[in-house]
Amino acid sequence: MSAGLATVVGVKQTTRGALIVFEGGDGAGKSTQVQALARALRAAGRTVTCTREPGGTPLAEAVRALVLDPCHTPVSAQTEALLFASARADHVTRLIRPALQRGEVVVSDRFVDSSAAYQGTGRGLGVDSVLALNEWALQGLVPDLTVVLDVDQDTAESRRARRGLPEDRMESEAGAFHRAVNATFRELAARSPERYLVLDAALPAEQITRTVAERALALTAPAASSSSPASASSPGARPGLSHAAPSESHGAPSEDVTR
Ligand SMILES: Nc1ncnc2c1ncn2[C@@H]1O[C@H](COP(=O)(O)OP(=O)(O)OP(=O)(O)O)[C@@H](O)[C@H]1O
Ligand SMILES: Cc1cn([C@H]2C[C@H](O)[C@@H](COP(=O)(O)O)O2)c(=O)[nH]c1=O
Repeated sequence: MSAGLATVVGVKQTTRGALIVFEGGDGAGKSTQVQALARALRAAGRTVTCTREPGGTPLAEAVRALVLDPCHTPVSAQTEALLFASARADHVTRLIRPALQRGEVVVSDRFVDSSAAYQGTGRGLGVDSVLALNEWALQGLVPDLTVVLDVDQDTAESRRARRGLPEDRMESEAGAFHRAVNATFRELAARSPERYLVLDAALPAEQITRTVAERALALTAPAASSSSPASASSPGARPGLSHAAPSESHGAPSEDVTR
């Protein structure tokens, strides 16, 4: 339903789509927080789609299996960057944009900043070159909020060890690689502080969830019930959603019309 139809008499509630991303080093606690945030948002009445990168669609999950498989070693940095970007293009087109258009909150475990950090810095391709490569995959989509779980190497390594899973091709890189990756997440946050939240990953999980949920709930608050054309059709005025695709604002409310 188009935003314009929100002027129909009897609009009871509107929901707003938003893209919320968790970034950080391997073992920082991202997957834990994705699930916890989804529970908090659902309890508050939001419709949530959880997803991850690389992955989220059948094709992107297939690319994930390929690119993380330790048997494919060595892989050139360029090949690796292109594989992550191709998975992302499918993820954005087939899963993220449609969910945002339905007014859902999409919570993703990693997104483009992971490419900037791992391929840009870790593999030495350059952060801005990798961001430029990904422009084609993203087609203007920018997360409304990126939460960086800033983790020190000792914490990350002990958490990964406790989890007891075999290491993938990226996880098995040296400590210096992971420290450089973490530094890049912080640098990207410093470039656009208004749409980032940097949190110490060593904090108790519940405390992290509460802080993120507060910000996410404000970001996705339903628009006030109204039959006024002005309030019903100006979602772009809300902070955060101005970062949506310029050609296709995913902030457009989806209305629950009372019949
Ligand atoms: N705030 C926290 N405090 C203590 N332990 C935590 C915290 N958050 C997560 N953990 C634990 O640390 C381990 C790694 O967490 P999780 O799988 O969520 O990290 P991740 O960032 O998604 O890792 P990866 O990138 O490798 O998939 C898990 O065993 C999890 O229970
Ligand atoms: C999206 C993305 C990911 N990576 C790396 C980062 C991790 O080591 C793995 C993904 O594993 P996780 O358990 O889901 O965290 O892939 C990358 O190098 N580049 C990317 O764009």
